[in-house]
Amino acid sequence: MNTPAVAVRGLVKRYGAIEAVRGIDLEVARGETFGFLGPNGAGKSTTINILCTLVEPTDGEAEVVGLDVVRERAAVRRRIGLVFQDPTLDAPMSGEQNLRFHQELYGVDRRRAPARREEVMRMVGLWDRRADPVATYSGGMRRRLEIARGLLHSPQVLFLDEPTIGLDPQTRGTIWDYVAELHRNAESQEDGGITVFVTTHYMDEAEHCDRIAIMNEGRIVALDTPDALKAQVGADRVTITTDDDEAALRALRTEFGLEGAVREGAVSIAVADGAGFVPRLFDRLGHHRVAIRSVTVTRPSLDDVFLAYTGTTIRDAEAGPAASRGMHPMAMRMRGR
Ligand SMILES: Nc1ncnc2c1ncn2[C@@H]1O[C@H](COP(=O)(O)OP(=O)(O)OP(=O)(O)O)[C@@H](O)[C@H]1O
Repeated sequence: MNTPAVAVRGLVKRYGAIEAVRGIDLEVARGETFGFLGPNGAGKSTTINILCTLVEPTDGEAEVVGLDVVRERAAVRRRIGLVFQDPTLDAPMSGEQNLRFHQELYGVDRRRAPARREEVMRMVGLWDRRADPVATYSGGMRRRLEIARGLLHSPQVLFLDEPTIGLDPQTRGTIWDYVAELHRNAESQEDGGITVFVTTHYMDEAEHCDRIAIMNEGRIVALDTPDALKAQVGADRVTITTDDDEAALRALRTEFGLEGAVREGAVSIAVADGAGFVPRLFDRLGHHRVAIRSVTVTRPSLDDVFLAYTGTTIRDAEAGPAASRGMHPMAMRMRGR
């Protein structure tokens, strides 16, 4: 049995009167791509900084690949890679020089160093540009170089704090392609492979994660796979256009005991499993001679999940607390815990 990539128990961090992290528990398996979401000030960066040994916890325990982040700090550092929000590349130096500098800093075996540089630069598609100064790189290329640098010493856990912030959608996609590739490689490895622990403000990106934790006001308020989280917040919505909406509503009531609603010329019904419901719907409405002209099934999105658990949309959360909406009942419940 592999030790988990990350194990956190009762973790607390206080800055004076501010309790940034209020007792969280968390376990991330080897090879997992784990997403960390939450509004500004939720405590995500503080948690990541503790895991990376950059900040000491006030209370509780945190281990990375079985090593204590306080007592075995140096050993943890050798096994992790970091890509943080603030760029730390040396712009006048070439891409490859930046990586060489990092290898010297970390005492990477000199004989293996050039081959490893080539390997990681090829992986992020920068080998052809290796001799150019970083100053000539685009924002996306710089981020890719930072990811390459984070991978240089073959870490077991890669921490990415908002790796795609400020990048255009296409470049964001490319960065996630690399993360997916790391994930695929991880699956074929005996020790479970590299674990990716990533924070993001983009809900579409959170979909790439095996599991997601949503943090709010220092606590983890939800933790599961994207699909399970979506299933928790609500039903699928099936919307049909028919040749007789009133007859459709009556049929829904008598056949399924469901109350539909007519909105914008279509009948809308909330059901647990939309895709499974559609064939039965066609069958039963056919019996009532109601013709269905079109059907759409909408599943709850991760935006809905975020709103349900934090009382704010991710966009409002980015704009600041003043823009927050009223608290959703589920968020109220979670807060009361
Ligand atoms: N060094 C520090 N000194 C004092 N307070 C701090 C410090 N670092 C963080 N905090 C406070 O702790 C709380 C959590 O901050 P943190 O940066 O962990 O949140 P976050 O979820 O990462 O937010 P963001 O999405 O904005 O990065 C905030 O209230 C913040 O002001």
